[in-house]
Amino acid sequence: MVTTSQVYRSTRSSDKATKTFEEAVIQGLASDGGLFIPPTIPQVSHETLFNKWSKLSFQELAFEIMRLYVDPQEIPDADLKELINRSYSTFRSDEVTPLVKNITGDKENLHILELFHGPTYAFKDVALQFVGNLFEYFLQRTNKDLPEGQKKQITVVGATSGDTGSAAIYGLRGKKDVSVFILYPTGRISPIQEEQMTTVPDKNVQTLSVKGTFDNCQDIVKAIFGDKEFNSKHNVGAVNSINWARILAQITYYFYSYFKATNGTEGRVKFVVPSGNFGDILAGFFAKKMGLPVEKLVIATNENDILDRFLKSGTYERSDKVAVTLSPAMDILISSNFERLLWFLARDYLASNDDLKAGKIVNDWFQQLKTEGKFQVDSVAIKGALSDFASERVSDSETSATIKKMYQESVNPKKYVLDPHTAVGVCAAERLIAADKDSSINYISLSTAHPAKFADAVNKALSSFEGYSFEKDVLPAELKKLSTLQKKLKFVERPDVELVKAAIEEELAKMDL
Ligand SMILES: Cc1ncc(COP(=O)(O)O)c(C=O)c1O
Ligand SMILES: N[C@@H](CCOP(=O)(O)O)C(=O)O
Repeated sequence: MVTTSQVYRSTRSSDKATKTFEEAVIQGLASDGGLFIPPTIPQVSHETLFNKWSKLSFQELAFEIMRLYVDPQEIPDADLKELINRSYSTFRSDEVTPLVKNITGDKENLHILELFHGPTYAFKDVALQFVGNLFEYFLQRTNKDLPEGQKKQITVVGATSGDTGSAAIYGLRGKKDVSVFILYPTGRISPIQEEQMTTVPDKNVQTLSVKGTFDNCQDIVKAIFGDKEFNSKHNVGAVNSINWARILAQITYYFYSYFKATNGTEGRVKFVVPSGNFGDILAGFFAKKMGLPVEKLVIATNENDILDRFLKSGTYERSDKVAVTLSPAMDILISSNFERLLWFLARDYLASNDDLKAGKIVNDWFQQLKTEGKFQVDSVAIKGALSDFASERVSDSETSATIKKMYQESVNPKKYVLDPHTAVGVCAAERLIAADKDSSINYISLSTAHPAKFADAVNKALSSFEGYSFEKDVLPAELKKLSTLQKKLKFVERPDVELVKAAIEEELAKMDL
């Protein structure tokens, strides 16, 4: 029988109706502009956690977690296992997301969770390898008995500040009946990120370089989802973390790394997560609410600090201008996924546990954000948020200093090179370590990208060290060869939804899928 954690509803809906997992994944964004959430978070007992789950491989753990959120009638056990195993067979590490323990020796308990061992060297692969296979699975099933010409095709439209784009492209390249359009802000992603996206020759892939910011691209994607005519003509699909399947697939590594850090027993753990769109840390929130005894989830932001300001003031307020930082994938004004957390805060603290009332509250907040550029959340809900979260804001100079410090002081392994996003997290973790002064706490800092993707920031911090060589010590051969390949991209001269729609239709016609 389907459980209440296996059905989905929109964060903005006051309607009783729910969706299946497949509907939530294929639709991506709800028609009222909200995001899909499972209103009930499944609970895992202490006994299951520490006597069973702590002994599982990454893939086995992923299965146990996903099973709780996906009705077996929708995806039977054998199929789900096959999807998971296939998705993680492309990773360079058998552990999928290995934990580098005690990077600075055993006095700090600082552990780095390396999430970048997938095909595009970023944490997004953990979810997008799975999401790509999931789209294919659902489409094959839908299309099985349909004649050619009537088969359903999905047009994936995504926005990227650098990493989602290539991970989505690598997750979906060559897949039948799916085309992929990725919008990125011209000149605001690193050269390697651009090469990763634009050198994929598959005919179902097209990048759109948009003159504007990441938020412009994200707004255009949301507007396209809200365009009923375009959407029903092209079946628009989402690969951004607005798609619930992205969050689902990321929950696994919170459990997996917790067990690695504590050797499978219950221990004191704080996770520190470099945050932008709030997708990664939201997966940690689900893990915590499922029963993983995490002490705190620490949001680490760069100078684009809407999340840090919110936790400190209770006001969710869009800044006027995005700051260009050394951690560009987090140069985001509005954290789209934060809406999911707001729904749980509204439901648990302001709506007496009523799902429908929570939808109304969230809807009102987002209408206010649209008209007034901000909204205020009651202090009871903020107090609730602070029982799970803390936040730290990290400047560019601190990011650079942290890359240097880790290179000089890491002992296990020595000369460890951080990417600038990971450095934002590590800087925040070191602040906590200094403030807590408590050697019983484990700090797991999420490493969200390989340093080779951000040559400028890494070289700026490390080029003065004798013997340091980016080419020799940092850059994998696989990424080195990208610069020799032919690029395929289309410029969009203004961040304008009509221009983007026209570009998509023009390219779709050429793809002839
Ligand atoms: C390298 C890197 N680190 C951190 C983040 C922030 O993650 P999230 O947007 O899930 O908060 C991103 C972008 O999403 C990223 O690409
Ligand atoms: N930092 C991201 C921005 C998009 O975030 P998403 O997690 O919602 O896809 C990127 O690298 O593209």
